[in-house]
Amino acid sequence: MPELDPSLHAALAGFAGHQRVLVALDFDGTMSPLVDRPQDARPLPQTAAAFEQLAASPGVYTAVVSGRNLQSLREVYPQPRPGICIGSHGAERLVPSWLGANWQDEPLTAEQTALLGTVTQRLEHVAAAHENASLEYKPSATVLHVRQALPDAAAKALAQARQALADLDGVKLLDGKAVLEATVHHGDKGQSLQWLRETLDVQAVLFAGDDVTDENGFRVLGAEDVGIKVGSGPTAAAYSISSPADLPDLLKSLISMRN
Ligand SMILES: O=P(O)(O)OC[C@H]1O[C@H](O[C@H]2O[C@H](CO)[C@@H](O)[C@H](O)[C@H]2O)[C@H](O)[C@@H](O)[C@@H]1O
Repeated sequence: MPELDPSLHAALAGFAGHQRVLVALDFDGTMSPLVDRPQDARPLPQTAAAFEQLAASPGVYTAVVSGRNLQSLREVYPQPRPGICIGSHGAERLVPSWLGANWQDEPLTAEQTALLGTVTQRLEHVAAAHENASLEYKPSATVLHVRQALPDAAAKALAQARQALADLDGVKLLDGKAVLEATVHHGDKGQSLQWLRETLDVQAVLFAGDDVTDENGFRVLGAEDVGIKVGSGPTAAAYSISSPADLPDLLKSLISMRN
């Protein structure tokens, strides 16, 4: 197993020493390498296997905390998956029944549903005007994808989408990797992690993610927690790894530290 960065290794050892912990992973760009088409993403087999093994350690809870909607997450992350899956950046939560009593997804109000309809209509115009731009539909958001467009067209499509939605109150725009997501839901990954921390009553949280929206997760972490940015770029996470390919060894180190 390759050596982990010494400071990350020390942080993991401290984390592993707690009785009850939560290990939460983002999906795209973290468990799965980024790919052109969202439907083609899959978790790296070694990551999925180590995550499953970790879930069997006494006192360890595991969760996927994803920007994807839950239906799409189920399609790209075959079983076995963690029992706790947070989708749509926190708008949807799939949790075991013993935890479910503490949470119910809030249905959209009639106003939010109408607003999402307007957002989608406007983004459909933008996507239709740019070659290789496409849309992804979520229960509370619509996402413009430009990964397959040429750089110039991608930049134009994103700018046009921002402009098209600028006058809509109640719509939050989320930047991501070659995407712009317009959501009418106002939760985020940080709120979801805090909810899990309290509900599971864990003493420490490890969260790994690669994208802009994962920063909300890193920002709620404290001294006992471990935040790991996957890839380069500015981040509130204290630690980083280079790519999703580094995650299996990190999880395996944690497994051996817990045993
Ligand atoms: O929070 P995550 O689980 O990382 O989800 C964030 C977004 O991931 C997906 O888009 C990203 O991955 C795609 C597949 O690799 C890639 O084609 C796209 O360019 C990336 O932005 C997903 O489609 C979005 O809905 C998620 O919000």
